[in-house]
Amino acid sequence: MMRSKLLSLVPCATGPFRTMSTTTKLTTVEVNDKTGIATLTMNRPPVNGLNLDLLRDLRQSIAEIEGNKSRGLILTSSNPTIFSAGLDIMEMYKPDKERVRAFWTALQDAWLALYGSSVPTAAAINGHSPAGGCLLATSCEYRVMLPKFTIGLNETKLGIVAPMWFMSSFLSVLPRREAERALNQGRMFTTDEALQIGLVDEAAGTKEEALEKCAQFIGTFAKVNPIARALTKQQFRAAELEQLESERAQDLEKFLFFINQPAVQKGLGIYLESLKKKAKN
Ligand SMILES: CC/C=C\CCC/C=C/C(=O)SCCNC(=O)CCNC(=O)[C@H](O)C(C)(C)COP(=O)(O)OP(=O)(O)OC[C@H]1O[C@@H](n2cnc3c(N)ncnc32)[C@H](O)[C@@H]1OP(=O)(O)O
Repeated sequence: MMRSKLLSLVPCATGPFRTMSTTTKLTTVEVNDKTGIATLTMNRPPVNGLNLDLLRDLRQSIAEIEGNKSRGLILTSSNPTIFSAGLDIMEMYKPDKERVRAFWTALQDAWLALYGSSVPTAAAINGHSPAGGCLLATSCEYRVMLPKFTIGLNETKLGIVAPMWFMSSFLSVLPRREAERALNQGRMFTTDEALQIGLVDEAAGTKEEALEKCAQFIGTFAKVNPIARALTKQQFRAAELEQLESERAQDLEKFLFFINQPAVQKGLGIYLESLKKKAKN
């Protein structure tokens, strides 16, 4: 079933391309009419915190890009210093019961859509990219990062545990030994360190250059049969996608149990307080 869904989404090898610019509340999709590549921009001030609404918009925009025959997807941010601050901690701190269920479900949906996307994907990381921001970037097939920012899965530093599918994205980029150590340490990598270890593929001086490098990566598939490419990508990613698909309900319950532990709530409260204090100074 996944196979036929994928085949119906495979981008056309030939034009004509549609020029398009669509804005949902928190994301914008712009398709370049020369290249046919869609740029998906996150725009949720102040830090692109991934809340319920942004996650739903992201998923909707990914579906739109797959449906409009774009040749590829570049994920970026409208904020000049932050790609995404990761999950909006306000969604997990003293949460409303129904909303937090919807929130985690929307995160699962967004990840399945991006990691499993049939079109080539690249992230132009134009700012800091901790935790959920790193999840988005590592769900893409290629990463270009601007200097002097940081990226990584820092969950253990917050006293929380990255779920298996966060690890899957990370492991699709880094060797297991490096990934395990970085996750256990909650390590944030500078752009230079990320480049050296292979967490990002290229560095760029400006956002425009990063977008151009992402477009060049997507251009490398120009002469590849799009159906063969999409099916090959899907085969590589099938095990991780199917694991979450088949364990969605358990994954949600695990998250709810974990997040509702008094010690976890206390830790999140302290972390939020430290962020707010830092913001004031
Ligand atoms: C079983 C599984 C259970 C659980 C799994 C959960 C997995 C979790 C994944 C996550 O993504 S958790 C989120 C992790 N994110 C972070 O740790 C990033 C925290 N933020 C920062 O480090 C910085 O804000 C920054 C992104 C580097 C940006 O720094 P800058 O100096 O530019 O901004 P400032 O720190 O002043 O922040 C402005 C404003 O935004 C609020 N903020 C920041 N990040 C978050 C966030 N992730 N969630 C909610 N709110 C956030 C910050 O408090 C400031 O608010 P204020 O203006 O009201 O004071």
